Amino acid sequence: MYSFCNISKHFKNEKVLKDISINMNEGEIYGFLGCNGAGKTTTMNILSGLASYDSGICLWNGRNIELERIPLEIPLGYMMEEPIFYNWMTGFENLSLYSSKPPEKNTILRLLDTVGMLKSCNKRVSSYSRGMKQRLGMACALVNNPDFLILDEPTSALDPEGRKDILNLVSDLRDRGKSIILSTHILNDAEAICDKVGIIRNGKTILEDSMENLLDNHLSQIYSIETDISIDENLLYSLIRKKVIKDFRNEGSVSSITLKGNKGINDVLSVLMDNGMRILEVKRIKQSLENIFIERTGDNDETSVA
Ligand SMILES: Nc1ncnc2c1ncn2[C@@H]1O[C@H](COP(=O)(O)OP(=O)(O)OP(=O)(O)O)[C@@H](O)[C@H]1O
Repeated sequence: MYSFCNISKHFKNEKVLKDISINMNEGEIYGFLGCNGAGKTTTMNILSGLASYDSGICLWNGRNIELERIPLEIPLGYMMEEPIFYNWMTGFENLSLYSSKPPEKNTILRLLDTVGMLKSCNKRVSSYSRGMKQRLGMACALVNNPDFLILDEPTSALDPEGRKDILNLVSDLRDRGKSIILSTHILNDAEAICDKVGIIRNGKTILEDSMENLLDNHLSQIYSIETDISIDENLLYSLIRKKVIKDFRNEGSVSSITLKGNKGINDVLSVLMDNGMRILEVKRIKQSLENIFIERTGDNDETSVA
């Protein structure tokens, strides 16, 4: 288990990280999510040794490591959202510079091929698009074969095909035992590949759980209920007033009911039956990470850590 706990940091008079905690298992992809300005890049800069911090603890396989020593003690690769290169040099030359050992030509070429940059690797970086620089940035993060990868929005500048390639690559890396923290605003991508998710808001971790638990337990559940006669809307409004349900949508004999939390469906069904309706079918609608994110980071959010 790798833990980074109680990370805090201020810029001038503003405390931008108040209490960030990340607990991840070896060999998993951890989705580090938050709105613009929540503190993701600042946290990633601290973990990769690029930024100072006020307080924080790192426990790495039972060892206590000072945060500023993480890059010295743990082989890590960091991909910044907008990687910086020597523009007058080629992609091949830039990547070779990142290698901590004397670079082997074939290894560098293979890596450039893996990130889809083989064809352009002898062109100067000044001619690269943002997406090409992002691909090269991914190669730089991987060039020293690190165990731990920190990827800050690795697909933000990529076209759909490029995004798919990089997500497949990240999944492969996890399957080869790498531990990966990844930030992204593309929540469908996070839902597709992350094993665990941490959501931060205003510099604090507000939710952390496995993807499976998140999708099952952390949201107002929605049920589709089919009845023999359509449900009287007044009855549903009375359930909203009694705080049994949060919302509903009626479409003939099928109603979509949003509960207040993840419990209470039996109460709803009892009320319907007590009012003379026959229940024909009850289906739970699968929720998405995007819905959880919006519900948890919205203005009315109760900011409690799970
Ligand atoms: N060098 C800096 N000086 C002062 N404030 C900064 C600096 N860098 C970041 N901040 C502030 O710290 C807060 C967190 O910024 P950060 O870039 O970490 O957020 P983020 O979650 O990565 O946002 P985004 O999703 O937009 O990339 C913001 O309020 C930002 O304005």
